[in-house]
Amino acid sequence: MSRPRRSALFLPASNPRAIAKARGLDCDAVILDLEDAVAPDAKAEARAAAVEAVRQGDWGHREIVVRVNAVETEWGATDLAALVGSGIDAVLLPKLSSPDTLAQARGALGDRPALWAMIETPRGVLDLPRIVDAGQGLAVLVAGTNDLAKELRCRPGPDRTALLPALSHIVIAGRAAGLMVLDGVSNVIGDPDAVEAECRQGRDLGFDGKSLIHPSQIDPANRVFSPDEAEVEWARKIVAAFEGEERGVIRLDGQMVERLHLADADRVLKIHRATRR
Ligand SMILES: CC(C)(COP(=O)(O)OP(=O)(O)OC[C@H]1O[C@@H](n2cnc3c(N)ncnc32)[C@H](O)[C@@H]1OP(=O)(O)O)[C@@H](O)C(=O)NCCC(=O)NCCSC(=O)C[C@H](O)C(=O)O
Ligand SMILES: [Mg+2]
Repeated sequence: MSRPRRSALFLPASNPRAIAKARGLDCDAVILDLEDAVAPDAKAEARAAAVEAVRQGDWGHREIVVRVNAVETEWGATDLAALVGSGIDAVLLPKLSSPDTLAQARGALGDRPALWAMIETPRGVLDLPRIVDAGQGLAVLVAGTNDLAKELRCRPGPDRTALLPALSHIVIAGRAAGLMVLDGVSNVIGDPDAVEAECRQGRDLGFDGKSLIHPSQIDPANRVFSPDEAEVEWARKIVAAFEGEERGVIRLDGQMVERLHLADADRVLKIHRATRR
């Protein structure tokens, strides 16, 4: 398993207070945004601040990612050029709609860093099979639920019913290619129960974690996307039951358990070990 990505916190790279705050927050990834959270006349300043924040380091266990402006925009090429050799863990490409854009970004960046892609346009959703098969160091898909709702002209509401087909499609495509998949943001601040409910929905759809916009959303995301005590105990039981066992299927606590469950138990225990801090 790659590193845990239960909580990926966006912040505008133009906000120095948020950058300072993020160094002390318990999120798994920090995404310095140069795109929609930054006004056009602050783009150059935000770009310079992001590069400086990466250079200064002190990010601890947190993965450090920069969301650039779309390659097709007037800022895209300059953003990518500024990040060459910067030492960031990944570049997040917004509104990714074609594998050609992945290749273009890779060409501009060289061998590193990894690429993450926001799937938030109808074309991006439809072309997911070609996008995930393109390689280019693509490691993570992130659902862009605000842009998707806008483009589809749908009304997701609190239960996000209108977005479920697209969200599931993102999970299916990501899993088919062995990528990690992160759910879109919740715009709700100050209602941890609502955020936790949305995290649970995302986890149950198959997402590995959630993208976030406020520090108060980190705890619910970390809690929901970590295996709970009962899951860890059950996983340990399965691993113990298969030790020295030659059969492919056994009966355990009144349930049928197969080796596919053993593989999943191994995954659960790996996440548990990686997220104990
Ligand atoms: C939404 C906000 C503008 C709210 O800001 P504010 O009202 O100032 O929040 P608070 O007063 O509650 O803040 C308390 C302290 O926490 C810090 N803070 C707030 N947000 C963050 C953050 N994201 N990261 C780090 N620190 C944060 C404040 O600075 C306060 O600190 P201090 O004063 O020292 O106590 C704001 O939360 C915000 O800007 N959020 C991120 C917005 C963003 O990045 N948006 C872009 C990504 S979302 C998106 O585009 C999704 C996708 O593309 C799609 O289409 O769906
Ligand atoms: Mg978006």
